[in-house]
Amino acid sequence: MEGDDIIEVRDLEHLFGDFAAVRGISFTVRRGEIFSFLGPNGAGKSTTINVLTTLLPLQKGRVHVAGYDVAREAGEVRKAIGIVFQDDVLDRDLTVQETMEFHGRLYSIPREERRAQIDDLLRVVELESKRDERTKNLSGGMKRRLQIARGLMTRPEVLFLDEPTQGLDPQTRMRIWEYIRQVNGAGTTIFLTTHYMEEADILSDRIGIIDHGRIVVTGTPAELKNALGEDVVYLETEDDRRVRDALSGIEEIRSVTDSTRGLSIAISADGSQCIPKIIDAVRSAGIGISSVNLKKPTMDDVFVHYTGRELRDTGA
Ligand SMILES: Nc1ncnc2c1ncn2[C@@H]1O[C@H](COP(=O)(O)OP(=O)(O)OP(=O)(O)O)[C@@H](O)[C@H]1O
Repeated sequence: MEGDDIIEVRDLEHLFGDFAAVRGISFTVRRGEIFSFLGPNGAGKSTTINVLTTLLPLQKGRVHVAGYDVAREAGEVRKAIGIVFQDDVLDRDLTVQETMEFHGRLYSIPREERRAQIDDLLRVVELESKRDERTKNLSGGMKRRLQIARGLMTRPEVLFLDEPTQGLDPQTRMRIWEYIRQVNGAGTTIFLTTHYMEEADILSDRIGIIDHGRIVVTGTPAELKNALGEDVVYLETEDDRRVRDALSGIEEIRSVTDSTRGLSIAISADGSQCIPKIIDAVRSAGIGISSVNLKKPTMDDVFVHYTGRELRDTGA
């Protein structure tokens, strides 16, 4: 493993019959970061995550998680990771406390440590008052919080979260984001998949996008958005016609078109750095400005750019 990469994937391929679900992907996740794995339905996310968590056997390529080889040291990998998957089920008839106890015993965590861990984690996910509630009586958001707490029982080095906020209301999603940040702040690396672009943008240190079994791009949210080079400045003035002439000397301007929000000026560089030039040019021509707005590309724009498709938001 190079440097401080906690996950290292090299030339990973995975076939189902003669169908290649994953076609030779390579990427790394650094220790301590939140990494989001995005892709349209059927892109190969689950297949990849299943190989990384040893739920599927490694067919071809090299995968290290927490310093262990998933093919030769699957047991060690399992001890180093926590998993919160979509189709995880909670035993409906167990209470919150019992759910945690059971999981702790499954992993042979000594009694004292188990108790302390449970107290600690239920505090983090704010489920202390629900300790004796049966899980069937919890709301969707509480169930998800309990699953996250359970996934953390073993103090994993890496926590895999598959669609952690799928189907939850906006407030609950934001709460879950806070827990994820808290857990990450305490030193756990997070590998997550999501269908919510805003979630990936807000939470991630880095993002990888997979499509048709291939990684199409990786980078920080800011890098990915800036690389599109599609900043747009909206400008409202007292004389839009004359503005076009006034702007003709600014190199970074790719096009000027009319829009409902005034002139729409497409910028080939960082729009925020171009705004002062635009304002200077328009003012020098003696034209009054009534408003200036900058629109940066969003993660949605990035996703559509690289996959040619809009991610189906199946959350509701
Ligand atoms: N057990 C299997 N047998 C045959 N084909 C499979 C199997 N599992 C997955 N596939 C196929 O492999 C491809 C990748 O599937 P995968 O579940 O990894 O995608 P995904 O990116 O997780 O999609 P989603 O967002 O819908 O969960 C799909 O075309 C899928 O139909």
